[in-house]
Amino acid sequence: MAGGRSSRMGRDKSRLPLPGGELFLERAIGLLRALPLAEVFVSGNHADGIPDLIPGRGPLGGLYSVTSVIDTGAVLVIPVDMPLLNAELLTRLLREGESSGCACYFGDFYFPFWLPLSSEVRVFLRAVVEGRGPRSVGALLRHVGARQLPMPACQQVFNNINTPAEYTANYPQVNYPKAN
Ligand SMILES: Nc1nc2c(ncn2[C@@H]2O[C@H](COP(=O)(O)OP(=O)(O)OP(=O)(O)O)[C@@H](O)[C@H]2O)c(=O)[nH]1
Repeated sequence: MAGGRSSRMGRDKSRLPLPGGELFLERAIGLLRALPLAEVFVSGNHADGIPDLIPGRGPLGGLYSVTSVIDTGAVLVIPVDMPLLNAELLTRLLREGESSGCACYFGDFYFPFWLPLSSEVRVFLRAVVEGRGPRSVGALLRHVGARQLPMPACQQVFNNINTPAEYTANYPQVNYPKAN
């Protein structure tokens, strides 16, 4: 997931550099490519990305758009702004997901998640883009009975980067880039 407004950051989060120069988006793509997945897709307005069919509907709007153009039975969804996500955690999600899917659960945040694309999921996503239903990832996962893996509050991995202050606190050695 690399769309949205990045309004708190004030610039496209996915193009922020990590120490060493790799961008958040490149890190996320590399992580997924190292897993036994059929294909990797980027949701959002990027080169080779899949733009939202109806912008402004949040991550589930992005997921609707991706699943409208790809033919797959299930998706593993990660946010671009959690650069410390690792293959071990994602492999655990894939392993522990049952027929209804599985999500890391941290506070009121449900990311990353693995989800079979049942007709129930597709109906829910359609309602999101048509403005008829709740947009939150948690609401979808509860609706389909996805397994929730509570993550300990101290787990740094879930420290997502939403603001310039969070970026500079996590990466003091990198100058905060001024423009996209
Ligand atoms: N495709 C798509 N992805 C989104 C959208 N909104 C958020 N995301 C992604 O979902 C994840 C969580 O995003 P948030 O931090 O909640 O929202 P944001 O729009 O990125 O940032 P804020 O405007 O500061 O809330 C990130 O990976 C975003 O790139 C959207 O409308 N479309």
